[in-house]
Amino acid sequence: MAIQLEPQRQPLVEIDQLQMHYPLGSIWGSKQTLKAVDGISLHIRKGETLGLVGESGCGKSTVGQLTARLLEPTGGRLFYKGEDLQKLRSGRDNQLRKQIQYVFQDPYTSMNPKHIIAALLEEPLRIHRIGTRPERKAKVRDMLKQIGLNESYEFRYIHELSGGQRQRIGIARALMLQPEFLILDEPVSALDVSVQSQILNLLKDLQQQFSLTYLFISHDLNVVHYMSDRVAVMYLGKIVELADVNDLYTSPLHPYTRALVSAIPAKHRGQRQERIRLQGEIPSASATPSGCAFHTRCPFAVERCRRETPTLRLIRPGRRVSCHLHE
Ligand SMILES: Nc1ncnc2c1ncn2[C@@H]1O[C@H](COP(=O)(O)OP(=O)(O)OP(=O)(O)O)[C@@H](O)[C@H]1O
Repeated sequence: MAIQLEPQRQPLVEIDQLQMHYPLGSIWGSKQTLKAVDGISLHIRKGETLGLVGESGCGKSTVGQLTARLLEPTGGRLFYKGEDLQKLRSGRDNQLRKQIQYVFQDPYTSMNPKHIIAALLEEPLRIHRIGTRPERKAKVRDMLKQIGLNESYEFRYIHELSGGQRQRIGIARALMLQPEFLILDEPVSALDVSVQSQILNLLKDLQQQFSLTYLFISHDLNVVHYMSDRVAVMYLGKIVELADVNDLYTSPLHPYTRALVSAIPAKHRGQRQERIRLQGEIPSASATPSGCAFHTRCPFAVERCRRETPTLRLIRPGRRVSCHLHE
């Protein structure tokens, strides 16, 4: 069943009940499964930035990789401009793969350290047989300019660059095929705070210039606040809250979101929210608690939360929450 959309623009990306379950073998004859992503439905509108936030291990990167089709889901469907990505013919599939690009936390791990920057940036064009050699070279030079590096960087190696410069190259490489949609997976988490803001501003400028749509993945609520139009909060493989960025930060509804927001500096959150301290660690995705998976850490849990799994319900336009306290 497709997600019930609110009466708004046709989404660029539609994620419908997406699932990534990893089999873990058996213990005492019972099959164990790790539910990295457990039935997520989301849509992303053209030109917006959807922030995806949550603690380490909650499944954010897996959602990103599934959306970029770097991973094959174990369930659910993915639509791009209304087309079911699992049903494409190979020519169309190839076209759409160019439209969707992924930016990793550290591009160093995803690029060949033996190649100079010019070759790294030219590679996507070569693979897709785009342009003549001189045209590709001109495009590389132009792209370096767009991301704020001069021509001398063409002949350097990725290991010679600072963290911020490396991430500029990661972004440039993702943009070489003129995509419409970028999945940014913790793009500034490895950088110093001063460099973080330069990269975030670059991403905002590029979004304007090239009419890009972003799925912005981060565990850092400040960064997500700065970048996003809407924010989805993840906990143990599920979305627990989805809202416009200002609503989410000024009046978070889900107790998990409230705890996350209450831990950030006052200027980004409603002034009257008291600090909610979460007890314990996030449970393992291979042993998710019964009922609401957050009940083991929720200060407001009642008996029903231990038994019944809540669904992500639309409670008012633009606002969804998965919590029995908000039914
Ligand atoms: N190939 C795999 N096989 C088994 N389990 C996996 C695999 N990849 C990820 N996982 C597990 O899936 C869960 C979600 O991982 P994921 O990397 O998506 O989380 P995350 O929220 O992005 O966290 P982080 O920011 O730490 O990467 C984790 O429990 C992780 O250990």
